[in-house]
Amino acid sequence: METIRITTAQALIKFLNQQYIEFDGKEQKFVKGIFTIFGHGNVLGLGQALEEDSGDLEVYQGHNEQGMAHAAIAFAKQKHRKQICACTSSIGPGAANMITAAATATANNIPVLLFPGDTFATRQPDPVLQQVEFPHNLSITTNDAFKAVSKYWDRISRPEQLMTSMVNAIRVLTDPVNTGAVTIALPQDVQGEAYDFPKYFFEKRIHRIERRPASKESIKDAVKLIKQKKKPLIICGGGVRYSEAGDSLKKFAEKFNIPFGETQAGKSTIEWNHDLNLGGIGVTGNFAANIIAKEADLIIGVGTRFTDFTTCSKYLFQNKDVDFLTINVSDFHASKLDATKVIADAKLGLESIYNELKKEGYKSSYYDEIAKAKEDWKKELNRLFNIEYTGKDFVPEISGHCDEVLEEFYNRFDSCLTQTKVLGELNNLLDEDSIIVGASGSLPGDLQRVWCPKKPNTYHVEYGYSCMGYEVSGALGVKLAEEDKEVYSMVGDGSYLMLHSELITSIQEGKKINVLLFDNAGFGCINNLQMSNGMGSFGTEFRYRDNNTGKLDGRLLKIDFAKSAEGYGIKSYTVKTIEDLRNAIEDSKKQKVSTLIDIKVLPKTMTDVYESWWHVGVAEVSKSSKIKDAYKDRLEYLRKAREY
Ligand SMILES: Cc1ncc(C[n+]2csc(CCOP(=O)(O)OP(=O)(O)O)c2C)c(N)n1
Ligand SMILES: O=C1C[C@@H](O)[C@H](O)[C@@H](O)C1=O
Ligand SMILES: [Mg+2]
Repeated sequence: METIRITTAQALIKFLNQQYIEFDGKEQKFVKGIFTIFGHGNVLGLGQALEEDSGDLEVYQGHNEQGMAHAAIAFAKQKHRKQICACTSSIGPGAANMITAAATATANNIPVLLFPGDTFATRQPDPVLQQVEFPHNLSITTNDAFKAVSKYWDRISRPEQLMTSMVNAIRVLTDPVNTGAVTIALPQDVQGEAYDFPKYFFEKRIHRIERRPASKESIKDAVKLIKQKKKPLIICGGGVRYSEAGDSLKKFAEKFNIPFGETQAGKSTIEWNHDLNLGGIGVTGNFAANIIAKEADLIIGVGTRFTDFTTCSKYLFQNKDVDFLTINVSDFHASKLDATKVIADAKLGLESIYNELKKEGYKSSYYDEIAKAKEDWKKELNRLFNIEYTGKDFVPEISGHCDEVLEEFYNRFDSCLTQTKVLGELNNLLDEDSIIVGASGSLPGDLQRVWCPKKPNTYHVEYGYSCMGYEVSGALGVKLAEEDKEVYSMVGDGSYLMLHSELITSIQEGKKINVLLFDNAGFGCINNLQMSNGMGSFGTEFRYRDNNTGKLDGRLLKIDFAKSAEGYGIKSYTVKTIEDLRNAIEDSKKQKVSTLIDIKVLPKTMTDVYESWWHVGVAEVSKSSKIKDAYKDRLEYLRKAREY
């Protein structure tokens, strides 16, 4: 047997370079690059291997481990899971910083490959710097904390373990049903240990992502069910995008006259103004999708996990005869809501049902309800895009909470822009093929409702984990995936403050991203949530501590985000009027470096809900009558929702 004597880390890099994906007959490298933040836990092992020979892997320098891993996730999501990036951190805090990102990947079914450094396998220097000691079990390290949020986890305690471990790591990363975070913990000493690896471990490997066909029986069941129904509604989930099944879904919808709503992950599969596209559905859905969903007698969920946001905590579907049909590669997700299930790749599943249903001459019984719902929603969009602050008498979209704050904000920030008007303008100002990136706060809700994608795959919102800090890091990952497009991070002030370290990476790499920062001086959506459930404004506005009250109820914090970004070398703008916004966007398009547009938007001027409910944990007992009322409301909605 021919062998090569190299270190564990060198073998790992050599192996990663030999992994390829084949999908629908097209072949490409699977691992584009690796994000690194070096410390003693990885620099002399993996760092040395990368310095000596990284092969075709691009080596990026991350600036926060969570941020760099979020960039890697966004890259894979934008590539529809056909190409990934790896990430390596030091041990202890560097590793722990990646745990949130691992969870983000796993919640969203997006592949990411993580290599946290680990304590010495020999235990000779224990406790090594940054080791947490557990006297009852010396084998536990920080990296065990990844187990709860990884789809595959391993620790390489001997060099030869690398071989079976990596074969299985790639198996999971390329499996559409089980993909997510793969964590391979690498003890510091083992990374540098040499072994005679067999040459066959480094042969080129092509991993075919196979489309799972549906069984004949399940197609029969699906056709039988659809034929009994008059008003079916499709929910287009992320699985449709990852399966690249947009055209099949369109054809299916058109042939049988079935409208469709979009989840956050499914949005922009098909252009927003398609006659049957009702737009965002669920808690953050719009009027058209939710009103049709309420009456639908069949919900056809394609590639969706049916999260609480999609189903309005299982309250949305109010037709007493409603049934569920699911098309999903995952039996787990397909089995939700007692559905009739077609366990299959989205494209094949849709096409198989299409072929059989066509023979039956099926058409839904919608008359003008779809067109009418869409027309009504367009009128509402037009209203939202034209909301102007009118002074003291102004009633914001989220009214009756702390209306007086709007005037205070105006006086302090000299801006009376409403968030919905800004989004309306941006819909027109950004080029059609630009990609927007979002994740948390009030923006995902607004975007799912009012963003109008004109081109496929231009809407990238991570809402499986809704992780603050993803927006800027994610924009970098998307840019690495689609270098010739303008990429816009849509981020709230709270999330931007939490994490934007990879903005520096974008400068360093010369990969231009644009940050559209919506500064409303607070955790706006949580303020809305607490106040619409009976609480006061508590701990969610960004205010100074007042010396008299001892509380955080002083003046609003005024942060010059543009100035701060300028210090990083970002081209930045402050926006207080629509004219400022137009000028800033126009100028930003001419820039080669990353840009930041600090948009001061009035609190409470984001969109409100439409025909939806979200089940949240309102207190059962309180001295406040408002909380008592909110609790009563909760029970009333709950009575109308499915139990599971
Ligand atoms: C890492 C993380 N921590 C906490 C939360 C809970 N959370 C969701 S939105 C939000 C506030 C977001 O504020 P901002 O980014 O300013 O957006 P706004 O709602 O004001 O538009 C918080 C704290 C989260 N989603 N992610
Ligand atoms: O708790 C949350 C509430 C949602 O409105 C928000 O979009 C999300 O980021 C979140 O974490
Ligand atoms: Mg905010």
